[in-house]
Amino acid sequence: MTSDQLERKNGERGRLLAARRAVPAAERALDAAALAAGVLDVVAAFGVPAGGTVCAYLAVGSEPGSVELLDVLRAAGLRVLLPIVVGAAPLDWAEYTGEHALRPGPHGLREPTGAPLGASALAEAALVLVPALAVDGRGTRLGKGGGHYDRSLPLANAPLVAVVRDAEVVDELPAEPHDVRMTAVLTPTGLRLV
Ligand SMILES: Nc1nc2c(c(=O)[nH]1)N(C=O)[C@@H](CNc1ccc(C(=O)N[C@@H](CCC(=O)O)C(=O)O)cc1)CN2
Ligand SMILES: Nc1ncnc2c1ncn2[C@@H]1O[C@H](COP(=O)(O)OP(=O)(O)OP(=O)(O)O)[C@@H](O)[C@H]1O
Repeated sequence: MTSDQLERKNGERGRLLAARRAVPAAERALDAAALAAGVLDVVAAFGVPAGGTVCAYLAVGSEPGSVELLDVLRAAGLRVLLPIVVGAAPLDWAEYTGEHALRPGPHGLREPTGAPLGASALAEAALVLVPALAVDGRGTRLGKGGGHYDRSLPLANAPLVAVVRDAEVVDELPAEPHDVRMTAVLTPTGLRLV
């Protein structure tokens, strides 16, 4: 990618992060509740089987999402896996068994304390919920810039659903050859295919 494109991507990231940080706490809480309420629609829409595996993420900082969303999935009998950062290698995964079984990870993240299952555990998922700063109408995703999901998602065999605020579904994002396209987007107002 040219330095112009990189500058554009980083500019977009900065704007999106600043907008997220400006969202008042009350609105953030409403968004989190709406996402937790909507996540089982996503499970149903993509036919995740009973007891199936969902790879999800634990929201950090101003990200949309919550522990409650993970607990809704678990209460529905699904197996929930969370990512573990392993440097520049594809993400590792471990089961989420409740908020009590989390420990601090890099970047302010909390990671599951259970046994690491290996990067290939992503291939067992019937649904993947992907953190993003924004998604465009073609399914191009803009992440935090570590390339963690771009390196990991080629191992998945499931619908990839980015979770963002409504204002973060945008017209067009810069796309690169390594970018893996999303199947759909979950926002506080519901699920849409892209
Ligand atoms: N929830 C979540 N988990 C994820 C990702 C993500 O984007 N979101 N990642 C996607 O690839 C990987 C980790 N990458 C990350 C990169 C940067 C930051 C980050 O900017 N953290 C803030 C602290 C947030 C806070 O405490 O307010 C920071 O370091 O300033 C987080 C995760 C794997 N797990
Ligand atoms: N499949 C890959 N293999 C090796 N390097 C990669 C791969 N995908 C992305 N990268 C590298 O990772 C860096 C960040 O990529 P990108 O800007 O697409 O991250 P992102 O999708 O925003 O981040 P994340 O996935 O962590 O949320 C880039 O330097 C890119 O070259």
